[in-house]
Amino acid sequence: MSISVTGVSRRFGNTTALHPLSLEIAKGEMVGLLGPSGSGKTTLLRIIAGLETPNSGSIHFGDRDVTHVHVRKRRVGFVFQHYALFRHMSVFENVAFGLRARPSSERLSNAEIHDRVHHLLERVRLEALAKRLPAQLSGGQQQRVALARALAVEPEVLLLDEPFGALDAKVRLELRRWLRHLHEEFNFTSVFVTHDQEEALELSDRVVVMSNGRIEQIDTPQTLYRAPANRFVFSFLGETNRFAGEYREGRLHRDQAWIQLDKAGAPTSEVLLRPHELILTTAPDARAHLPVTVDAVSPVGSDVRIELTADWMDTPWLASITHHDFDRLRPERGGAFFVIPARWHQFAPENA
Ligand SMILES: Nc1ncnc2c1ncn2[C@@H]1O[C@H](COP(=O)(O)OP(=O)(O)OP(=O)(O)O)[C@@H](O)[C@H]1O
Repeated sequence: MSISVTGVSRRFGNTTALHPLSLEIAKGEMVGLLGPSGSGKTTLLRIIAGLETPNSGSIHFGDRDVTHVHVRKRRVGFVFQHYALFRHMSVFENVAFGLRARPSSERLSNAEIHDRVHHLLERVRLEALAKRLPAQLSGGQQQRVALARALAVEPEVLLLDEPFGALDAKVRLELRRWLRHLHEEFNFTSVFVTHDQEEALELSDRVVVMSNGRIEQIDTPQTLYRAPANRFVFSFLGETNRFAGEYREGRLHRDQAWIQLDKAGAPTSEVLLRPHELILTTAPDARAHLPVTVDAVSPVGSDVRIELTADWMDTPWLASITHHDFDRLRPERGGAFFVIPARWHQFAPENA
């Protein structure tokens, strides 16, 4: 089921939660709504769900105009951050609930309900826990029940609001992979809200980046990361180092520090750099003169993260180098190095 959002806006008193915006979601697509707190993600999701009415615009599911259709008649499945499982019902009964609540003309037989619920519980690897009550499950298990319950009624659209927000990092990662698999198996169209960049980039076919009630960019994770539309998207999608200075003949200067920019490029007073785009060296070269001091070293994970300070910086920089380079350079707190930018990014001031 495709979803079309056309010219949708929403105000709450004096607050404009959504400026008029449009969005096309293809059948079977998984789309993440990503943005800082207050950017309008939940409002947009709730309008798609039918839990909130827009002040203008329309929502279509396929050819069907659902703008004024009640939430119960939209055939959407929901999963929210705070598992709304029925506490007095077993896992099995929670998943079966939507099937039993159907009007009698559409209701499945007990045997059919039994089969479907067991199939779903098997898919979420909770079959052994079918008789337990929600209170006897971990948070991650409860959220898997919530997903199974949402999928039991075979919704064409699944909407998720920060579904893994309350879980610890490792469980989140597991559930993400698992949601992706279910999505491929059941082929529903899904929209989920998150403020976690990694989650959005890992799960989504396309990501909608929002700020202040507007859509900043809609693209595949790869395009978003490689070709951000503006400074906001670039900064929001990952850690950012900033070099601000005065442009003179192809170079950006700040005190004794400078970066050589493309001579053919537009003059700018600011460039942004990702941590993995910084090369740490013991001597400057023709590309840059950026003396730095090591402030902290964290050799945890696949790369080594190094905090750098210098008088010419507004805020400390973060470099991310390979363990191989770390072993070669042996940077320690207080050590003096130079940074060479392998790449940098500049954005037009109107996008700042
Ligand atoms: N029921 C409401 N009454 C008044 N203002 C609201 C209401 N719901 C949302 N807002 C306002 O609308 C704006 C967008 O809120 P929304 O919840 O959609 O943002 P969000 O991006 O989902 O944020 P978060 O990540 O914090 O949930 C905010 O300024 C919020 O305060």
